[in-house]
Amino acid sequence: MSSTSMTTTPEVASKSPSPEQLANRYTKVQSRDVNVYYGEKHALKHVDLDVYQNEVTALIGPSGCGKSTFLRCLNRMNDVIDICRVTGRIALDEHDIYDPSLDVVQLRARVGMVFQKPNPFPKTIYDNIAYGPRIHGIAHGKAELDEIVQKSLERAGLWKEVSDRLDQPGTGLSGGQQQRLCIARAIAVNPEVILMDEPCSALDPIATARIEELIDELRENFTIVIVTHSMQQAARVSQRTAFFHLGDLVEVGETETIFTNPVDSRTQGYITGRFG
Ligand SMILES: Nc1ncnc2c1ncn2[C@@H]1O[C@H](COP(=O)(O)OP(=O)(O)OP(=O)(O)O)[C@@H](O)[C@H]1O
Repeated sequence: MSSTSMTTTPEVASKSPSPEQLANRYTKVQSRDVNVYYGEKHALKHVDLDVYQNEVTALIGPSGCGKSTFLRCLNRMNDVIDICRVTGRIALDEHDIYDPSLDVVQLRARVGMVFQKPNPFPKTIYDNIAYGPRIHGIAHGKAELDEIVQKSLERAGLWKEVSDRLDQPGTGLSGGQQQRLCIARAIAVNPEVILMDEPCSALDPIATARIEELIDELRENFTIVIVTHSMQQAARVSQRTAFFHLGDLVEVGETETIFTNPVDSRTQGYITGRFG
């Protein structure tokens, strides 16, 4: 069902943090007064958002509201867009990621990304996973690299399906398997944060369900920020939800609260399908 045809709010199925987890929340990523401009266009306005460790934060909102722009700020993917200018402060573990002395390659190893369309390298399954550890010098020797490849595929729930064909091209897998391969590739360099930009939009419902389960498993070890057009998906996988509209972060809070008792009328309008 498309968001525009929805008239009821989605059911929240994600596991809410326990009172103890709430009390011990650690801010992994913090944005303060973040503005993004594409040339003259003010695409994101004064965004203050805390992303908590080992939780899934969903970014939702109508098309063009700035969700992907914000996500890309978190590992400086916007740096590659010439007309893009970012102001304000984004900190990872309290360190400013826009500090000129920061090594962007290292940042992107710490803050990995999974894209909308599965994009395996035109290499074998093994080499898709081994590529990152090799360039970052993470593995010392073949045995260690083999172990990283196996562990990453296991954590992405793909090992059993591909263990007997690691030398086959990654592009020969199904769409859902390719996306899990991309998740395994992101995991292989030991990131702390994984950014996901509509990771299921090219997948069928069964492959989507598998990725959603995986996201829930991965949050034990990683901090996840996911952009999704599906409010049902946000409700299923996230602990916190941030609603964007026309470049403003309108509201952020516990997913359950955002979907059952939002404060702002724009959030209410969006989650009940009055606009999208
Ligand atoms: N590379 C770019 N150059 C110019 N404008 C851009 C660029 N990328 C995004 N924008 C503009 O910035 C605004 C926010 O775009 P963004 O892609 O972040 O929104 P979004 O909420 O992720 O949208 P969607 O859900 O459609 O993917 C839009 O008005 C968009 O046209």
